[in-house]
Amino acid sequence: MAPKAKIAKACKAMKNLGYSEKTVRPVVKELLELYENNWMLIEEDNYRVLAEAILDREEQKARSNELEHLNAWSEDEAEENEPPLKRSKLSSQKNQSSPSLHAFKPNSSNELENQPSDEQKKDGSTYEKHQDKDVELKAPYMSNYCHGKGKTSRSPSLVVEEPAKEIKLISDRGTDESNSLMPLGYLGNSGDESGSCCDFSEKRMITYERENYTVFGKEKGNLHDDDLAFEENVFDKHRCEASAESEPLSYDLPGLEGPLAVVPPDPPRLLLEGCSHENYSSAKANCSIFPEVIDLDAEVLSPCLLQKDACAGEKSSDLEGNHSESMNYTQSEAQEYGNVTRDSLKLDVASSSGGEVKISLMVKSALGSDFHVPSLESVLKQVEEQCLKSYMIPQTGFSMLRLMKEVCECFLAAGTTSTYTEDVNPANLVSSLGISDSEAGPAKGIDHQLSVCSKSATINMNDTVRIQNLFEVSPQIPRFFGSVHLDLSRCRISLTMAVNVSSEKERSIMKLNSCTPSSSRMMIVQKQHCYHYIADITKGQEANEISLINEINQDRCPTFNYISENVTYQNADVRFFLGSIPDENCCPNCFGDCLSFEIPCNCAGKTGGEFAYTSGGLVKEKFLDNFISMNLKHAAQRHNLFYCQDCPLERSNGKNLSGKCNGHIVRNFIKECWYKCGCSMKCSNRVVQQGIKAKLQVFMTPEPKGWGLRTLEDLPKGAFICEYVGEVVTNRELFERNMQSTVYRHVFPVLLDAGWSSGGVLADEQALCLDAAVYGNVARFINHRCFDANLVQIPVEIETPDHHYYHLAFFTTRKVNAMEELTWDYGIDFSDHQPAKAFECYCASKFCRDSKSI
Ligand SMILES: C[S@@+](CC[C@H](N)C(=O)[O-])C[C@H]1O[C@@H](n2cnc3c(N)ncnc32)[C@H](O)[C@@H]1O
Repeated sequence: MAPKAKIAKACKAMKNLGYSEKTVRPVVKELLELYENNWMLIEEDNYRVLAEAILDREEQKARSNELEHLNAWSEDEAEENEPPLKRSKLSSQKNQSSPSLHAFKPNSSNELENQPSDEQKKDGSTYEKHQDKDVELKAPYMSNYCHGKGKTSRSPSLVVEEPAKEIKLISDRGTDESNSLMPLGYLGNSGDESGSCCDFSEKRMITYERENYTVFGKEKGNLHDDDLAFEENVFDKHRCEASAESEPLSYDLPGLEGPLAVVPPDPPRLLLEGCSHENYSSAKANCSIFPEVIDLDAEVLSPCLLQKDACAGEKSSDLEGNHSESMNYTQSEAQEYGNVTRDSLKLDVASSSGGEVKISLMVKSALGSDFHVPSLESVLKQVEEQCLKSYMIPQTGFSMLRLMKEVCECFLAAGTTSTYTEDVNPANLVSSLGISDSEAGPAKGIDHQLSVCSKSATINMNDTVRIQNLFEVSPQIPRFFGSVHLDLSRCRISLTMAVNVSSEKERSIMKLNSCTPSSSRMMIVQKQHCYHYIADITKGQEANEISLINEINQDRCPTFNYISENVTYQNADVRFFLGSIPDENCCPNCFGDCLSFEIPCNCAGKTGGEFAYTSGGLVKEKFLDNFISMNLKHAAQRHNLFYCQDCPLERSNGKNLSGKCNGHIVRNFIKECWYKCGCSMKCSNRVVQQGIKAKLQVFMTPEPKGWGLRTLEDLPKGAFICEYVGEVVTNRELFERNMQSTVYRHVFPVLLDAGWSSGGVLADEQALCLDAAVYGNVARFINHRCFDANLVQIPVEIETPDHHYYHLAFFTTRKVNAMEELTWDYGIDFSDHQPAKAFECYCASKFCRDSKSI
């Protein structure tokens, strides 16, 4: 491919992620230089490297803007406000490109920062080179320690108050869950050297922290790359020790400068941190820079609260004096938010090459001596109350767990949307998942699980224990891209609480209760999962696409030919002679909109002189209920049946070859003159003729029912879903087919039996059935449910009032929620008398008629 075409393709791919060509081109150019025109490296993994490079660049841009702003502040204001010692330091920093970058350097040299860590050296990724170009904008320290408006969030004096033993407690090591509970940059990939830009940053940070660790005389060997929390705290502690113990160190550690006195007591702190790992998606460092983070904050904790809190009480403890926002908030403002004063929020998003994605939210707190471990429920309740109070959220349906679930699902939706489609709106997706409607709980039919588990970890005297609250959003998520694919299919949020305990007494209590929080994290874990997906099984034959997905097992779409209208097989006689249609069944003279006539025309004769549909195309309740109760009666009491002498269905099944059959339902019909008939004896059921309008999806059911059909949107009662379409065959033909077939036919044949009641017993050549086994439409996937199915089958006249042949249409019996499986009652009695071979019923209805089924 010509380079131009390649560039155009890359731009197109990035457009899908929301990047304009203007943004993409220079990055492509840069990468081409870097890779010496090796396109393969750029194109790999669907332009992953390019996407990351763009993100990286955007981050840099945002950061430099931020830094400019901060520098301006530090020049204009900081000096005036700072004590002489600090002022002189700030003056000396003026020429540095980014004060915040140096905030955590162990000494004033740039050496460490500019030198890649061992990991980076091995890494060899684009980003190593890429970052080296703009090293001052890449420093991870900001992302980890400077929050809100670039604020350095850790006040040394704050940490000084923490006893050393607390610091150790934050280590995640020693528990089973260490990997899953790790902040995101640490997805158990310490041995993985193929990290990307953010990985790189993270490791730089770790390297740096190790340096600090060494500087302060601790054993490096005790630290692992994946022990961020531990290291951070160790680092904090030593920073603060340095600050507290040795004033001159503040020269070397400018970030540690700041008066010790103006620190609120025991403030729990939130750290906003962006870090990431390979396949990184949206790790962001600074909430003021990155809108995604702000958005998420807005959802979870409210940006204003975060930002204010992030700065609260730090006016004089500001480390660099270069974070202007922080100075806008006073202690009293901070107190406005109650006794929870936050320094920063830590939010990680990362994914591994194995397909795991984690988002973690960490809250740190220094605990008072009267602290007791609350139950997770009580915490959630309190947060809910707080949120309701603070943000005027309407009470209905609001819960923290729901909110977390929504974060989780939006994460999936946004990821799916941005990666694979241009036009799928996450909001739609979310709504199709049934979580954005007004109902309090998850929509019915969505397989959300909520499990709360308490993990009692082994407790060392210095360790933490976690209470973990998990829920999983199961993979009932419609897919928008095709074929067999690897994609995110599970999403799990865990809220983990681990508490630092300062006293022996508390620790003993914790031990007894098997729990001790020191930080809270919320994690979303997505696992990749192989599934089978077809975007449109109709191959364009229906107005809407109907997708098929199997996230349960390895079964693939059954082989059949999709048809949207019945086809007639060999002997089936469904020829219509207009002349044979009696006049009284039609209105040969009416034209225009029959529904507007004061006196309904003959077309409404069959439905008691009233049209069966509302003007919105729904079957009117009274008709619907009539059909429903008739079907119920049939299934329950076997009333209203027609008992044929020579039952084609039983014969087709190879049994009961003579004698009276077990009975078939006598059907009522909908004959409708639906808008503008002008029929001259060809009244049509236009609602049905217009075809499938609902958004449907074929899916593999988790029960042993095989495939099923579900709706992807909420449906009102009386809505037309689809026709049962298949081959119109005579009973004899069906019988012969069944005889020849060696395999069990999964598709239940439908007997078009209504004519029998009026015209007497038809010969095998005349009685008709619908067989959708080989040729059929989506209705062939609709499973059976005893009695309380959400669909009812109604025979509708379309071409002819000859009940020998009619169309079988499905309508909803009630409001159906998005993602609910659609079912109809096959009318099977599950006893041995059943004409067709009955299956073991897994309908799960409490009215299930199958005594064999549990
Ligand atoms: C019209 S097909 C429905 C689609 C079918 N599940 C499939 O995988 O193709 C009817 C067949 O589905 C299965 N089925 C339908 N409803 C069922 C139920 N409630 N319990 C168990 N199996 C069911 C039976 O095998 C039945 O013969």
